Amino acid sequence: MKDLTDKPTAGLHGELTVPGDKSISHRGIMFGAISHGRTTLHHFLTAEDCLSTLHAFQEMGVSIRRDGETVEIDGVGLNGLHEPTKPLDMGNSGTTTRLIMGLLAGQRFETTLFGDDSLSQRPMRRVSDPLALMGANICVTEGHLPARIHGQKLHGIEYQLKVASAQVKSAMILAAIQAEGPSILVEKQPTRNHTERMLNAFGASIETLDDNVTIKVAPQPELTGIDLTIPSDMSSAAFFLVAATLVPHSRITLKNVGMNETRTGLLSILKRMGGKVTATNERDDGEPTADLTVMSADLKPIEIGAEEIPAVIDELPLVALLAAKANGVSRITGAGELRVKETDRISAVVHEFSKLGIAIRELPDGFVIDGSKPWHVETTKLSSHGDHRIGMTLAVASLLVDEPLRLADPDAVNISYPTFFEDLRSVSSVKNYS
Ligand SMILES: O=C(O)C1=C[C@@H](OP(=O)(O)O)[C@@H](O)[C@H](O)C1
Ligand SMILES: C=C(OP(=O)(O)O)C(=O)O
Repeated sequence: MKDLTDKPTAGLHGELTVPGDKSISHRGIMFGAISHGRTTLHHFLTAEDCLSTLHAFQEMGVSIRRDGETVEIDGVGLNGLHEPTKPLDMGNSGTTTRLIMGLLAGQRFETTLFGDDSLSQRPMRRVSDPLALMGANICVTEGHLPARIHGQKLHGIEYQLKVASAQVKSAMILAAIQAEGPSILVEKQPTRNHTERMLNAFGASIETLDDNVTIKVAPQPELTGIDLTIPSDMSSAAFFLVAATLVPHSRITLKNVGMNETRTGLLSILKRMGGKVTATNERDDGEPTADLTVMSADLKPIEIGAEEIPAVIDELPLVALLAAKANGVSRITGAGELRVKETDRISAVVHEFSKLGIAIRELPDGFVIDGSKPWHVETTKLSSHGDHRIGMTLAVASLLVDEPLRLADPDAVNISYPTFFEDLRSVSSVKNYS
């Protein structure tokens, strides 16, 4: 149980570099491992999810050394992974599991994947079914982990994805680069494109057509290691973008945040709601980055539908918090995917926000929130539900009420942001800022 008793008296202030991007850190390890030569990752995210990926590739015989946030990988090439001597532990990480399934589907050995209780409840047929159409042989347990992957020769495919999911798309791409013949994948909606961009930087040939949903993958690329500085994670910066917007008299600058347009849905939403965020020092080192300065603002309510969801999927609990302070009724729909994350994030948000007396109503695929109604704390004991993003969203919410709150299962933040509470404290405690 953690006390959420820090209440900023004069707003949130300061400058912060949040940790490296989680999606890019996972992929940096994976693509470095299957390339030839050395890959060096700087500003790697040393959180539990990415360490699950790092350890899995060590188990498959790849030499990976980590010194703080710098990781060196001696790649073994697309055919150089070794059969692990024991089942691979995916921990809590959906990204590790689904991308590894696509990669190991085409290897010459057998692997078993397992995960923690939360991961073991998340759907895996969304990956194993389309991979089977390429010749993969993956046995999942009633649609879930544990999974047994019997590596096979794969063939190229033309396939329309059934879910808007970068994890499913990435699994298919990792299978497609090992296949005989080219593949064409068509997404329902554009989702984060780090796999495509990064694999091309390693030497692959993956083309996204102008419609932004058709992806052509050439097979059997010669991948070569790279030196990569990972941008700060927009999904981690998001907690501070929202906290500084909502806590009066705040001004925070977040340095070197990843600005890939498939990830910046929160910035568009904040802008429409009347938020004050400015981007400076914009650069592009493979992925676009910028420094973001955010100031407190009064917010208008918002309507968000399915087409906007992929670019803000992990930030939706925070969007609900913004809506809970906007001056009217907001409606978020088309977000059913939230029900199959680390927790059912729709139900967890509704449950926890109701403890704070927030006027929130659950929809099958989202929420309706009336931010014009004052909050009144009914229960001071909150819970992360073991979900990092729910825990951090509640810690931000705690800054907005006078009552001292407590958070059960606070260690969940270690999944994506181990220094979250220290960073929040560092911007809360700076006084007399001008
Ligand atoms: O590909 C990725 O790195 C991720 C994709 C998203 O999941 P889905 O593909 O299931 O939407 C996201 O929620 C997750 O945090 C990371
Ligand atoms: C859903 C998430 O991650 P994953 O699917 O990799 O567990 C997340 O980080 O919010």
